[in-house]
Amino acid sequence: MESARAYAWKALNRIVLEHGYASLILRGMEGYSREDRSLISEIVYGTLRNYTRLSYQWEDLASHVKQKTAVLLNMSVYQLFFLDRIPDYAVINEACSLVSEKEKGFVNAVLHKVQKRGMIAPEFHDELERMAFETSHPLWLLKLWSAHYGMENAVKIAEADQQRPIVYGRRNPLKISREELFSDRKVHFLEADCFTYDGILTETSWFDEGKVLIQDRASQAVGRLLEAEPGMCVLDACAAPGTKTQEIASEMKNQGMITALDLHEERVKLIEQLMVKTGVSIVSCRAADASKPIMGMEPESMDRILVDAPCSGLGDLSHKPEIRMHVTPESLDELTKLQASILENAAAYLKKGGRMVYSTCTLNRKENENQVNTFLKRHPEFERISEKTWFPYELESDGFYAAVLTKTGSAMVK
Ligand SMILES: C[S@@+](CC[C@H](N)C(=O)[O-])C[C@H]1O[C@@H](n2cnc3c(N)ncnc32)[C@H](O)[C@@H]1O
Repeated sequence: MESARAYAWKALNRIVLEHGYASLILRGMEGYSREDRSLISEIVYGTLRNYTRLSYQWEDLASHVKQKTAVLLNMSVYQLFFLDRIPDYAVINEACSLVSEKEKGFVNAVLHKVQKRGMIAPEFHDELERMAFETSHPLWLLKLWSAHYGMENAVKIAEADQQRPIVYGRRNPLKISREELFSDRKVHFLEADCFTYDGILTETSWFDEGKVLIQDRASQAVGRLLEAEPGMCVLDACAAPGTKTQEIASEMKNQGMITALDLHEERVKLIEQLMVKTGVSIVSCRAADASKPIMGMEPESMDRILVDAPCSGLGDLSHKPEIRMHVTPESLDELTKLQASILENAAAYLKKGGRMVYSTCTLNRKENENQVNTFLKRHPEFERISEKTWFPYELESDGFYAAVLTKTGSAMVK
């Protein structure tokens, strides 16, 4: 088996150069010891969270560097400056051992120079520029957040993105009682069924048996906004992998009916598996495009609708630091049309007096407030009950947006 650092380098190459997803690629490290897995994760996520700042440390010392070698230099600089547990000589030796004979001298010389001169930074003209550099966010993104949410919030969001995310658990009330779970001293109750755990939750029998789920704290709060009750008919329009579907089914005490859709067949399987594992029997899942009429569903037949829309994911940059490397101002707008069509289509199935939640895990007004405002202009029969943005620093969780809407009248024929 290759060394942990060799594995980390390969993983980073796939993420940085082939636009892979870190969480998916790191699933392949199962054969490694717990210590090695932790080192690989630390190196991969730490390097991604600091990528542009790391490149700045050596770019003036070298030109025409091969792409994979650049990735290796960045991951080595991360270990030199951010990880105390590995001696500098070991980091440099290991980096040299990973490259071809021809490149060894070059990598060795660059890393020694970087180590000797210590961390460097360019001159900054303002606070946002400094923050963009120190947190390796694109400057345009910090400017966008500053324009949307104010300068102070923009800075706090970027700082929060640099933190290692906290793992939140959610009790599955269908399988374990509050008393049984929360009496365990390793479990720290937060609110509703949300908790943190001293240890690795995915290695517990509770997790294996579907008694607890991993779900971000703000995501849990979004699920609760639907206020689903036993016996109701619910549409979950963009449901995979089904974490919120499960939360809704739990609120409904597994009584009633949930239709869970997702565009991708293989992702619908994830919903099915989660429902079986967690003891939910009221969900009917299928692969369908939620922006198009839903076969077999009567208009105005749903008590509750959740549109947890596909989005640019800017609230999730701590879990998915690679997004900030690949996102562009143009790509931000790619999903707004689809979000609008899903909302438009789903709305037709809500009963009068019913409740619909539109949510995203992004921090971008175009996909959030503006999307809902435009919808409400087109649909005077809907009213906004509430609207909230969770910034990542507030609950130490992902950033989310949710608007709660209700249908007060019948749709007008245009
Ligand atoms: C934010 S995720 C949903 C997360 C899910 N609600 C949960 O909490 O587990 C958005 C989902 O929308 C799906 N999706 C994308 N386009 C869609 C479409 N046109 N119709 C239905 N689902 C779609 C994606 O495959 C993705 O699984």
